[in-house]
Amino acid sequence: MPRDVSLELTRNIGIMAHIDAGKTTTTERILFYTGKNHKIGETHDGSATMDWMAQEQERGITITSAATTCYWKGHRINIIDTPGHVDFTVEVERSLRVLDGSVTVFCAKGGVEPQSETVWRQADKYRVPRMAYVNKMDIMGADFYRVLNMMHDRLKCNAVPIQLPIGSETFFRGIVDLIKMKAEVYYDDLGKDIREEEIPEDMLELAEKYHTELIEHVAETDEALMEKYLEGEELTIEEIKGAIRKSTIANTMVPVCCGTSYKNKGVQPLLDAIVDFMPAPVDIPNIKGVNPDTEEEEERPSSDDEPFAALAFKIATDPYVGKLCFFRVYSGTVNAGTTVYNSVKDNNERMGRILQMHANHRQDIETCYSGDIAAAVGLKNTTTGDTLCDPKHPIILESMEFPEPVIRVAIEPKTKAGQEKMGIGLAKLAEEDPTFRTYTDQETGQTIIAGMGELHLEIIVDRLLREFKVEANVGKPQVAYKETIRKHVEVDEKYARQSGGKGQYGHCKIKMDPNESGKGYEFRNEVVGGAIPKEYIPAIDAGIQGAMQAGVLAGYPVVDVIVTLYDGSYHEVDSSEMAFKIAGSMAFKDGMKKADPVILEPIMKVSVTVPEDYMGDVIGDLNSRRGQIQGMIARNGAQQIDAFVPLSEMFGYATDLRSKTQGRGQYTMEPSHYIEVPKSIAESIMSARAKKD
Ligand SMILES: Nc1nc2c(ncn2[C@@H]2O[C@H](COP(=O)(O)OP(=O)(O)OP(=O)(O)O)[C@@H](O)[C@H]2O)c(=O)[nH]1
Repeated sequence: MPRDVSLELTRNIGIMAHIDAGKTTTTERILFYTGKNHKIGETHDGSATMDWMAQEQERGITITSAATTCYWKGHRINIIDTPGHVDFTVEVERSLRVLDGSVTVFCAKGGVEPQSETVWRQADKYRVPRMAYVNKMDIMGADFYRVLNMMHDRLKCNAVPIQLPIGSETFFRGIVDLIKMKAEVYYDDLGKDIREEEIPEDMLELAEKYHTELIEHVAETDEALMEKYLEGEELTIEEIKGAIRKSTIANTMVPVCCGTSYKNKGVQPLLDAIVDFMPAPVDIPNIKGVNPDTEEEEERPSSDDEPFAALAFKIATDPYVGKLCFFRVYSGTVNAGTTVYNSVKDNNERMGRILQMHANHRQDIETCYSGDIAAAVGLKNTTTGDTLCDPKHPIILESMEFPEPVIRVAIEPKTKAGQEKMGIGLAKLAEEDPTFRTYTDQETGQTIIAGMGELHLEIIVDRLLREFKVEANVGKPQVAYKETIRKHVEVDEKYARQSGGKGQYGHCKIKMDPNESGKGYEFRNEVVGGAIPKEYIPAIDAGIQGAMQAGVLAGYPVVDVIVTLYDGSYHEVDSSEMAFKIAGSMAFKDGMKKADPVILEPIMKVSVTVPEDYMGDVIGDLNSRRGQIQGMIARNGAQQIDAFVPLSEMFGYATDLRSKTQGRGQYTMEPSHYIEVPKSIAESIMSARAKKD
């Protein structure tokens, strides 16, 4: 089957925003107007097609991102709908990694919310070209120009309107197209009767002003256009569009559109802007990677003629087909039924079927082409972040980074029979979600689940019940502390046992050094001359990793350590993998005790919005929670206070804030980083753990 749309006409976009800004509603409308859906789904009555999981429909929020494909004016648009709640930040992160451009949705009243700033910065990190859509132009207090100013002030981006709203709130009835300098007015409720008209008299001056601004910006991008402009010649629509496209892709401009998805106005012009200004896979820089055989850097151009390389960016458990692996093809093509090489796991896997996803519906396809997004059935060992490629041309593509979980709870099945099912369920859920972990607390023997926030874990427990039929009791949420070391040490560890017959012998010498914060564990092997035979080295590494599950201070997982194995010895008869594993584990534990170990705690970025009158109280309270105020800004007649506060001090904050502000304060929080806990607190953490034993 040949490709139906060329690479140049393909768009991979994400829709991201603050919670409740209207991403899901906007995506629904896009599916409606592009002809995929015959009925408009609403998120609030649970019939939205993108929010297909039961919990999503009940809660009216998006939890997992769903990929879908639609067509507009000869273009193929792959869309990923992403959730706005910070607990699901991983969904935003992984879609940013595989998408080429994003539409950021803002609420016309709330504008740039703290969460919009977060997703904006995430998109900055991946240098994703963006456009903006100011939604909810129909609601009370909608103000397009204020949102524009907020984008300049808060996001420091070059937001340039390509449309202006005609009217606002209940009088919103269409847009002025600042490129064509025409009005597009809606005459029915379904948004199908759109008429092109002259710009209303009372908006002419404003439209001229913004048109000139747009043209000046466009002229600056290109010398030939600048000359034409300075000589007073009119630029053609094609020239203007071409220049906007160039600037958007270069990340020097953010075109801004507006509308109300709910009232079906402004969605078709938004689709036009997506195909006009968002990049095609060939417009973005080639993806980089490393050849695992030569360890040399390689680039893969976006083309069907190159060897196949794709990034697995999401694993989902599907009730009908089992494990689904979403992947983005960067180069080459892949056919259903072929064997691909997972270069990260170093094994071959067969792509049984390839599915094109439309929310929860799916269609089997034979071939997936370069630049496309699809889901594979049959990949058993692939996890998020792995590269799938042509076995003859192996490459490991740049992957993505996932934050460490900050919150943990103990979980226990209600019945004994549930124990095994719970283990299977949790393992499957962990496979889907790299920010969710499950493990046994070595100190207490309890099963622990850890994630990015209380809501995140609540959803996990809920899914355990619905999808795996396991009823579970959970304990009180607790902070997921970590442990690390602060100084360099060297350890010489010998494990030797002789008890009749064959003995046990493993001997290793390691150096331990603190790693950069957030870099995790690194193992380096510098053994030369066969002091330790090659086959025992992975066993030492495994022993160390086992020991890292529980630190020496309070049994919390150890992070950010570099271990260098530099020497050791072995015994012809008595050495075994087991003996070296034990030696590695003992070496690490001994070393950690001497390496100035410390406990780390997660720090949250907290934004509280309160009316002026309560500011003093709220700041005082944040200070008493060991908070560090980072700044204050006025927003919509209230004050937004930004602070860093340890997570351990934030439990129960919702209730406290409500009573301190008589229900008028609001806050959001998200994990920011880990730092060392103060001495006194470290002591109480250690004694609390000691009591449990
Ligand atoms: N009046 C009005 N309401 C809207 C508009 N767009 C969305 N809404 C409503 O706002 C609420 C949130 O919309 P969603 O589309 O679920 O928002 P979201 O950004 O996807 O939210 P999450 O998935 O939870 O992150 C719903 O009740 C929508 O019906 C709009 O243009 N006008």
